[in-house]
Amino acid sequence: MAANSNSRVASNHTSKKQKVRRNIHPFTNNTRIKRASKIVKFNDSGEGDHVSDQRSNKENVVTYKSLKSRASDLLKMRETLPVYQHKREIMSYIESNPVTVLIGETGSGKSTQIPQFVLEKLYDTKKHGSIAVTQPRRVAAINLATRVAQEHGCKLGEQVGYSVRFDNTTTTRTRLKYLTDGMLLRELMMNNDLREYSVIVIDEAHERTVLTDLILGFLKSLIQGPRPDLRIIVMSATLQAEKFSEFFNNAPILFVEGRKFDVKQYYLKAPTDDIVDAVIRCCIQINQGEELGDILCFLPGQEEIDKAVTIMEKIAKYVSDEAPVPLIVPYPLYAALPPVQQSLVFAPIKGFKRKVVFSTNIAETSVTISGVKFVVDSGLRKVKVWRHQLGLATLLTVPISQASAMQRSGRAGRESEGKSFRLYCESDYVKLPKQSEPEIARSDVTSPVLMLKRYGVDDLLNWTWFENPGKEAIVMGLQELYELGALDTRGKITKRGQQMALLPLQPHLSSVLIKASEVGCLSQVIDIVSCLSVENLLLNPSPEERDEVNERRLSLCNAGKRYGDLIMLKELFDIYFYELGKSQDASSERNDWCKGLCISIRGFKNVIRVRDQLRVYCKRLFSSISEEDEESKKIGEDGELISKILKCFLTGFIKNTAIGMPDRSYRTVSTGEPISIHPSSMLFMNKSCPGIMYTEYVFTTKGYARNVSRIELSWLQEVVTNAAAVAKQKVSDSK
Ligand SMILES: Nc1ncnc2c1ncn2[C@@H]1O[C@H](COP(=O)(O)OP(=O)(O)OP(=O)(O)O)[C@@H](O)[C@H]1O
Repeated sequence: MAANSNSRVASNHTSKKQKVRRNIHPFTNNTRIKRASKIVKFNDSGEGDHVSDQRSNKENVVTYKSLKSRASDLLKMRETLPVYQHKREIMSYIESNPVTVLIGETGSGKSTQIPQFVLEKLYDTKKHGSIAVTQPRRVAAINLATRVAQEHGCKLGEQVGYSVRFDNTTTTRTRLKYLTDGMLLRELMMNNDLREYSVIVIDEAHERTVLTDLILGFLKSLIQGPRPDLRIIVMSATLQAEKFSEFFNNAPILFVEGRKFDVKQYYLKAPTDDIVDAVIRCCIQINQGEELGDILCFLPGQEEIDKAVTIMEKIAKYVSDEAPVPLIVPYPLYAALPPVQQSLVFAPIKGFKRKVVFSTNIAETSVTISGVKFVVDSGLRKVKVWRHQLGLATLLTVPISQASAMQRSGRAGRESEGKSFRLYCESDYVKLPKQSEPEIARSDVTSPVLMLKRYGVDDLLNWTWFENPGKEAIVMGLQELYELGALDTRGKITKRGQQMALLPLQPHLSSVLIKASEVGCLSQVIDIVSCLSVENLLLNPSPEERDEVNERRLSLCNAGKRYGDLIMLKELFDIYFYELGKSQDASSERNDWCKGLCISIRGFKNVIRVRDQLRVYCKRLFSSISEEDEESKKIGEDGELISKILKCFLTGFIKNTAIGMPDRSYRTVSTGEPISIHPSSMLFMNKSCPGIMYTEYVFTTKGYARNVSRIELSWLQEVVTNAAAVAKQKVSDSK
């Protein structure tokens, strides 16, 4: 077979499949639990080099032996994967082509095996350089690195590691690194041509996230420019192969056919209205009628997941008392959960129990949850749609694509045959779009444009976009960045823009931090930005509790009552951070406090994590950081300080402002449209603000401002005049 033409890797699919089934079927649930409990033990001992450094040599030898023996056990399973059986052919393509597009079914072994083949080759040929494998989501990067380290027989952070935002296990010894595409882009920003890597694997390319698309564009410009030696592998589950191939000058496409285990599909006879209820019912039905095995349910968002977990917690015991069925143990899984909580879903469950994981689409690709035999698919997902003209994002629940449905089903049938219950009719499935629309087509491109500018790209319209977002979107992004002071009048990136590109935040929030570092309130602003970076920190109380909870929040936040939600967040943070948790019983004191105010307990833990990281970033970035700012600060009720903080936010959110009208309604400054304060805001009852600034806009029956702060109209003038003065200064500097 010619190594540079499109080809189909032949596979004697049926016989292999049968053989595989014979091998795997004897894994009863007991076996699974035993195998999986080994994994947990392994994880525990594998965390962090400092632990192993303190061990005696003897212990190290024992650990080394057990790692290797586990790896050799896993090798038997690896050898049965379709991808493994075509190892030689695949490698010959990869070696003889700068770019290879590899298409394979879910579970065929792409994400775990291909990078290991390449690693072996690097060892064999004694070549330098390492391998980066990008993933759209952090959960997948962590899950894969953990698994591959086991298969490779090493501890995480040795030869195999991962790097995701706020968590990096790699060391100088790491040769195979799983990382989110955001992290690879950061590396591109810091070290323009990725010299450290000799091979880059773009996994789950079909997901077409903005960041994956950007990476593809950067890689093309790298291989056409300073890195002709770089090898690229684009991996995808289905379709789109031609598009990837054409983009990389007709790179060869390899199809690896065959999956290890079948997944049987079931559809509803009639559609359902209440998706949470339908998912719960389906789980109960599986629990009553199917063999032991865990369930993975896909719901659109956090709200539905929390609801499902709460219901399941209430009914599980009752259901298992009624009949001799396994006890259901529910787990949530979504991006806003702290990593420790996310990792719980991967731990095996012991006894006569069934794990039910309720997840968003973060578990849709690349993730293997050991033990899952059943998938329940709501057929829905949440997407953020950006409206360029309005400069606003709206969160919508929409049907998934057929490709997503296939990915979701593919999460069952990874260790044995599985079943997938689709909670929609088959006639509706065939009407679903084949692929999800690329994210870049519906997103704000301010951040990508800033990255390109930081990378030194001048002609944005003609850059090597994998999917050009269009002139209108690019121009809007440029304008936005100019207004934030990231670009000068000639479109060149400014020093402020450089700093913004290096902060792990959206440009608007980065510009707020930079302003705060200039005017001396960085410490307080970091705390507020950290709270804003954690989704659903303040939970929505039930309608019966709403007044009481609001009353309690108001009674604690004197300044927030007057100035609004941003200041309230800081006041709550101060209580949580400085006042609670000093006693012996710190954690239960904090938990009770959070519960009473309807605040997410894990949310505040996340805030502290993000805050620590932001403080490190800021320290590195701002040479002018004052000593005052190095200490953390409470906010108090100092009106002058509060105005200063809010003005910093105005520099990033000047477009998200509205002016109070005589009839006490508000109209936005940018378009004059009416807007109302959302009932969740501290300022909902306060009818007398001259102006408001908000960090979020939601449209339900009408436009609502969320996270609202009171502003004086004179501040608007002040911020705009200052921005104009800075721009003028830059022009005269550059002449
Ligand atoms: N964490 C894990 N625990 C148990 N088995 C695993 C784990 N990760 C992978 N496997 C096994 O390895 C197989 C291949 O996984 P891999 O992620 O490489 O497949 P893939 O082709 O990339 O699929 P997908 O694109 O659907 O993620 C799985 O089907 C499963 O049998």
